[in-house]
Amino acid sequence: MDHTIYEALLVASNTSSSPNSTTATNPRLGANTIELLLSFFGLRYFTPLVPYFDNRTEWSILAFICLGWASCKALSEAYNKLQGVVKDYFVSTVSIDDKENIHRVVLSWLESHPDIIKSRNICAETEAIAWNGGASVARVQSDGYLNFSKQEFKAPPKYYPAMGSHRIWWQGRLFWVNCRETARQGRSMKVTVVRRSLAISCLGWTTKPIKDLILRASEVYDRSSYSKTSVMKPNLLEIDRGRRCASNWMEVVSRPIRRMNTVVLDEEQKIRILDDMNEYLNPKTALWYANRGIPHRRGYMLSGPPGTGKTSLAYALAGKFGLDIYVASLSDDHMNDFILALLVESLPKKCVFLLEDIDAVGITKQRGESEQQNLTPELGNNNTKSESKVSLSGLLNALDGVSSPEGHVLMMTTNHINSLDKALVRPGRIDQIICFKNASKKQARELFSWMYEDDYQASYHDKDSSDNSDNGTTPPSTSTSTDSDSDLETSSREDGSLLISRISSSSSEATVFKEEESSISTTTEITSSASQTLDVAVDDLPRLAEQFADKIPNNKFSPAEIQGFLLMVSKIRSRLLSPPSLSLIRSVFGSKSEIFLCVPHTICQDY
Ligand SMILES: Nc1ncnc2c1ncn2[C@@H]1O[C@H](COP(=O)(O)OP(=O)(O)OP(=O)(O)O)[C@@H](O)[C@H]1O
Repeated sequence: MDHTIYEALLVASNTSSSPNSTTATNPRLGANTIELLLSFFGLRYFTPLVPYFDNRTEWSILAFICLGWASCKALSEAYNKLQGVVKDYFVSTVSIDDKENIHRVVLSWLESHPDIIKSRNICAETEAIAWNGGASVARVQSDGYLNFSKQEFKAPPKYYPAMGSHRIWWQGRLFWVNCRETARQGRSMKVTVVRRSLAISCLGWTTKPIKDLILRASEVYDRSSYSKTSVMKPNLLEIDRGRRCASNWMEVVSRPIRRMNTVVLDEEQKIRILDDMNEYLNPKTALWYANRGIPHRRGYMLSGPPGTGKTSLAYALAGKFGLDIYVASLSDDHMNDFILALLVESLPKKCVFLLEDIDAVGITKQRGESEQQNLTPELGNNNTKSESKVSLSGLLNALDGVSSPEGHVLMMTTNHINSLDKALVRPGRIDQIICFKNASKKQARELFSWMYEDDYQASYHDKDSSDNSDNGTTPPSTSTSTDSDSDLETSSREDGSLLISRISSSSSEATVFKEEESSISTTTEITSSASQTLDVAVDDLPRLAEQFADKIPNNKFSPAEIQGFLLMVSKIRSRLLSPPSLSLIRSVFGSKSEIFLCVPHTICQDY
């Protein structure tokens, strides 16, 4: 086009410099002008017709251009109209907003669809979480230590469809998947809310094929995530020249379910909360609440000293009821009343919403006190981190205001329940307070037992017990999890006790590139220490646990401290002897456990 314009200008300048020249005497003038105008109007395809207009009058040239432009407009209008008609009458569409859980489900199904894999317009994402399906990739160095340098580049990336339109074939039918992103200005004008959505279309007068596709995606997702708990965190996006916003939630990890028996807590308390949640989550309960005009909400306050299992219980309960867990912290730098309300509003119907350490921020003040300063919706300013930008009234409104959703389970954790405002813990907001204490002897025994149970024996027992005690809340076992019975080998030991060991495990195997002296790596496989069978007869464990618990003073150490100690001992055990001997464990627990607990950080030096 530049060339054409240049030529036209040249001709025009020549023309103007010779006053005697006319269009008739310079036939290229008309042609060049037409070319210029055609380019200007985006009608370059008509330039081959230009010679036809040589020696014609400017009027006919102008008429031609107008005609061309009008016909193009008409064609494009007709095309749009036709497209609209086809869309309205012959195409069915289902749109899915990223607010909905199904968005994640369909997106994850699309990720593995062959047409998306082959697509020329996809996004890549690094996935380097060891338990998240992929094996961790490490090097064994010449001195025997593992090296995870640049493991994210070795782990295969995850691909998902990029923004725009994609075509996929499924069950002999063509579908169009349109990934869209819309941004809207938030109420505070400092926040831009980004929404992503999927629109799936297909030819036909019914959405049934699309519904079938979504159902299929759900089945696949259910099978792959049945034994996992998705952990969701606020999605903080850096957009709009450095301003941040929380538009939604994003899955940060899908981790193996934490089993209830791995949280040592008073059995009665455990059963009370399990029964209460089971009743609350029952669909009939929701109807009962609705009929009486009572908001269908349930709140639990988990209170106790640090390291006593509050967060662990929340995760275990989420796993038990097959719910995803949405974790937010009020002390987050970018959290304020508006963002909190936005996050709560976009919670799905059934989930666990965990607000951690609510006493750790300025929310403990009585209502009215210093609220004014908390109300400032400024983002990214330099306020001290410990001072929350969420006000108490903002928190209360978000939790049970008129627009707050219902059906989810709210859990809040605190180390200092007495310092909380009464309004926050009043019945209706908090329905049960679960108090955690430091470990009793009984809890120390339980901790010991599950810590030294072989991993797979534990999952075997848990599977048994969950099958018996799930009250029908657990879906039928369609799981493809690695806990499958076929992976377990049960054998009788010579002394008559039972030894259960794992014979293979894809999930716990780490692919290791052995670093040779020549720096050339060769691939070998190691089994992680977690899957090594402890050389302790199952029958011996209760007795050892009893001995261990005898050494632990009641309510002195938190379960976290005891767990830390036991982990230290495991480390020493695996370093000193291979395989670990029963006598070593006996000698460690029999003589030094109390000393170790008092000075846990010196354990390694002792050995
Ligand atoms: N009651 C318990 N049963 C089993 N493990 C526990 C228990 N309490 C603590 N632990 C272990 O200690 C660690 C810390 O536990 P957790 O985060 O649940 O404690 P917390 O009470 O939430 O602590 P904080 O108040 O500091 O957040 C975890 O690894 C967990 O496995």
